[in-house]
Amino acid sequence: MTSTEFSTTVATSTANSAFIPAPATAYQEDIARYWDHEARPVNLRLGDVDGLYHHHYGIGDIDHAALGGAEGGTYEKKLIAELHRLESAQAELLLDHLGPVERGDTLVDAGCGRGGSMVMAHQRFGCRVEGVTLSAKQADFANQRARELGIEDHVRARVCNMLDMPFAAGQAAASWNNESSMYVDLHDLFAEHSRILATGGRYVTITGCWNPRYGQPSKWVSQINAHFECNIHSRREYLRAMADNRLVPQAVIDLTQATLPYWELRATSSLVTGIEEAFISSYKDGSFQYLLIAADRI
Ligand SMILES: C[S@@+](CC[C@H](N)C(=O)[O-])C[C@H]1O[C@@H](n2cnc3c(N)ncnc32)[C@H](O)[C@@H]1O
Ligand SMILES: CC(C)=CCC/C(C)=C/COP(=O)(O)OP(=O)(O)O
Ligand SMILES: [Mg+2]
Repeated sequence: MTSTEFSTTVATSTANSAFIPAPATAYQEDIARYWDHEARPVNLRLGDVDGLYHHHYGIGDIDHAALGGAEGGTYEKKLIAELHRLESAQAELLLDHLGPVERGDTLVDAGCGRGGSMVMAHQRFGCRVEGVTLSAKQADFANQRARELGIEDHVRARVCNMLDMPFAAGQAAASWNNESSMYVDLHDLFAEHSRILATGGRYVTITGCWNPRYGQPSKWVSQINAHFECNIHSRREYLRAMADNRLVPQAVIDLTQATLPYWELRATSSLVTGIEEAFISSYKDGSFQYLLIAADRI
């Protein structure tokens, strides 16, 4: 399926949705509207490469051999495939940190977007993957992809607030936020993950956070917040809120250097959105960091 083909199916499945809970706050209503209307080519054209639709950024070195020798339209096609490869590599790294996952386990993707990471998790572990997003369009998109892949009995997205998820205490073997924690209060978020995770379960986040060493959020960080209507937290806030909610970090990996090649390549593409300079400048001046944190629920 391509993104264009999807637009007709969305209308049908949205109309068939049984129940969509009202957003908990006016802010969440704005965020739901934002993602319901999002259709940036940088996300849809990358997703069209192999049907994994991501709303996160990439990590790793550029494969110059994969780009080299091509010209004009061919080059742009290869560049899009390369950006997509780096975004999928980011999701693979997150999955690497979920610990041992059994086929009978349930994983939870909090803020699942169009579901790319959920599909990858199911394909790797064979387990059930439950996702929540504020956006009915995104949930429908993710469920449509799951149906097309024949994995709808294992992969499901729901319209739901991640601060109040429809899962029993201890139900999840592991859970994650992939670039979705900057939309919520971290104490509320980690309290909810701690509730749904089994004791000994694993929580992983990949996120952008401002660096306390810089002092306060830089102008670049403020620009990113305004661009996405989000509220980026500091690294200190993540660690404090985890400690307060029985989440003990086992790995804290600074991915800032690893994500810069993605941004520098993206800045040369026809799919730029205007936010590239803010990411590149803030990663380079040290005011912003791209982090993976993996924590055990004790
Ligand atoms: C940048 S996208 C990330 C999507 C996905 N994790 C990925 O890697 O492709 C942010 C996501 O967070 C979701 N989100 C933001 N606030 C939320 C909330 N309170 N409850 C559920 N989802 C939320 C949005 O609906 C959106 O799907
Ligand atoms: C690291 C930080 C601060 C992330 C903020 C959350 C966010 C909007 C992620 C990317 O979404 P996207 O893939 O829809 O964005 P874009 O259109 O820029 O690719
Ligand atoms: Mg994107």
